[in-house]
Amino acid sequence: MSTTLLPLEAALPAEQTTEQDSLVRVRDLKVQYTPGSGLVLDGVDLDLFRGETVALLGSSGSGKSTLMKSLTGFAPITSGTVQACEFNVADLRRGQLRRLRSQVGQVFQQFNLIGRISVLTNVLTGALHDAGPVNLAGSFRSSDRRRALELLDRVGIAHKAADEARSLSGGQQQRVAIARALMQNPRLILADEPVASLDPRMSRVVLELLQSIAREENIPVLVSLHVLPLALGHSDRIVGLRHGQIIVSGRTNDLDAEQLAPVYDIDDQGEE
Ligand SMILES: Nc1ncnc2c1ncn2[C@@H]1O[C@H](COP(=O)(O)OP(=O)(O)OP(=O)(O)O)[C@@H](O)[C@H]1O
Repeated sequence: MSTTLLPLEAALPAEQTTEQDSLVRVRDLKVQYTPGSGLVLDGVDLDLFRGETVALLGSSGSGKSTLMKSLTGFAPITSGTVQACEFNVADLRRGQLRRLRSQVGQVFQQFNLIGRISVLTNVLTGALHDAGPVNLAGSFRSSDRRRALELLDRVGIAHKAADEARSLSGGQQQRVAIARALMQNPRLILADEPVASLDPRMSRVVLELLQSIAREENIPVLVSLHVLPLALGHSDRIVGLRHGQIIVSGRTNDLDAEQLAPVYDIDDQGEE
């Protein structure tokens, strides 16, 4: 099996190589969910820099979600270090974990909206991330409402603000979820297979939106994807996982489908 690992300096524009720009720094991360079971992540190194979109590729079970979860303390850090938004994730107590998570916008395959409330209120819940239990029928500050409307405008669906979230198409719901994540003023966005339920056209719309947000907000976006052409078309860097190890890593412009093929090769269990 061939591997393609470009040195990090070669994989980044010169202005992005300083440590202070790194919002996420993972070193030799090993994750094992239960004692005696195999390693789900086995010696992973990862840096995420401001303004860049990094596509995380890998077959089902390769460890993509686990790597994302480890950045916010939702996966056990068996050994190695994970730093995110200046937090040392393995050492965090509950209150600090909540603070970290309030700084990380998350986007999921299934959108995770509250279907029976309005699109606008769904976006407003992003402002409550650190607020503890809340009554959604309660009033929001008018400045928050203005901001939520601006964000809906930014993702192209301000005209749906008053509609129930469940009445929207999948692509529209994912854009609401992105607006909700932006409502947190995130320092980092993690998008776990955000287009897996969308058609090809809407997948491109959503990925273009995420990439433009990364640039305009100057924050890193880590997005896991299954479709190679989408990763090649909508990322600045690509990281390919296989059986919990990074086997390909480099600038998207320097990679092609052939170099990325080992990420999806048929494995010995014949899973892919
Ligand atoms: N909470 C858990 N407890 C035990 N094992 C887990 C847990 N979560 C994930 N795993 C295992 O870890 C491995 C990697 O799973 P993970 O969800 O990270 O992969 P993935 O690359 O995101 O897959 P997919 O593309 O299917 O979402 C799998 O073998 C999975 O069964």
